[in-house]
Amino acid sequence: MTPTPLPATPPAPRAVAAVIPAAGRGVRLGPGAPKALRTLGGIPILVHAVRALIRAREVSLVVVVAPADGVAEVRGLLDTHGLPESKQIKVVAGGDTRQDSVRLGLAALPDDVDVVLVHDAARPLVPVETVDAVAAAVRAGAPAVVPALPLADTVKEVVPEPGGGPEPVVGTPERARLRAVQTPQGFRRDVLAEAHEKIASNGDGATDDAGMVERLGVEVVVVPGHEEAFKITRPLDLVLAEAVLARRRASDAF
Ligand SMILES: Nc1ccn([C@@H]2O[C@H](COP(=O)(O)OP(=O)(O)OP(=O)(O)O)[C@@H](O)[C@H]2O)c(=O)n1
Ligand SMILES: C[C@](O)(CO)[C@H](O)COP(=O)(O)O
Repeated sequence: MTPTPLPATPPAPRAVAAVIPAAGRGVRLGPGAPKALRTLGGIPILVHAVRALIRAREVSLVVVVAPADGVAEVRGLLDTHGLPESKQIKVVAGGDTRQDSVRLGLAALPDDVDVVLVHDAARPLVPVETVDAVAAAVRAGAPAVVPALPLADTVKEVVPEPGGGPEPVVGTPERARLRAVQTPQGFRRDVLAEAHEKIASNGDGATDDAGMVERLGVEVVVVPGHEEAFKITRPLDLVLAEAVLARRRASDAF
C-alpha cells in the first residue's frame, strides 16, 4: 500500500514590525519640544504615527525610537493614549542621525520579524491603505518597497550656493521619471540590516533607507503614495496637517 504523504509543514508565519524613528529635534519646525512630541489636534504627532501603523492588520510590533533623553517620557505618553494591547510597542533610545535611529530600532527587533516597515513619526497622517500596500508588496516578494507620488513642480539640478546667492542650473531632469518618496518604506529584514551594516557604517549616508538598499544593488520598487502621508517639516506643514485632521474628524462625526 502506498503510504499517505504527510502534509507539507506550513511555512513559519512571518512577523511584520514597524520601526518609527522619532528622535529628531524638528529644527526646521522652529523652537519647541522635539517634533514628535508636539501636538496635532491636541495629540502628540508620535501618537498619531503609532496609531497609523498599528491600524495595519499585519503589523504586530512597533518599535518607537525616541530622543535619547526622552525614552521614559515617550513610554509614558504612549501608555496614556490608550493604544491597543493586542500590539506590542517598544521604546528605545535614538541616535544623532535618522540613520542611527533606524539602526537602533532594528537592533531591538525580535528574531521572528522578517518584514520591517520604517515610518517617520513626522508623517502622522499616513492612511492605513498606504501602509497595507507597502507591506503587501514586500510579502509578495519585493525586497524593498517605497510609496511615492509624482511631482507637481519642475525640478532643477543646481550647483549649491551655501551663501544664498544665485545658483547655476546644471540640468532639468525629466519630471515624468521623478517621484517624491514617502514612508513607510518596507523591506525584507535581512536586506535592510545589510544596508545599514555595509552602507551606513561606511559613513555613506542616504536621506532614506531605500537609498542605502539601492547602493547594495538590490532592486527597490515604488507603489502609489498618498497626499496625506506628507512629512511635517516646516510650520506650514503643521497648518496643513491640522486642516487634514479637522476634516477627518468632521467626516468621522457623521
Ligand atoms: N537623529 C534623528 C533624526 C531624525 N529622526 C526622525 O526621522 C524622521 C524624519 O526626519 P525629519 O523630518 O528630518 O525630522 P527632524 O530631524 O526632527 O527635522 P529637522 O531636520 O528639521 O531637525 C522624523 O520622524 C525624526 O524624528 C530620528 O529618529 N533621529
Ligand atoms: C525618509 C524620508 O521621509 C523620505 O522622503 C526623507 O528622506 C527624510 O528626510 P529628512 O532629511 O530626514 O527630512
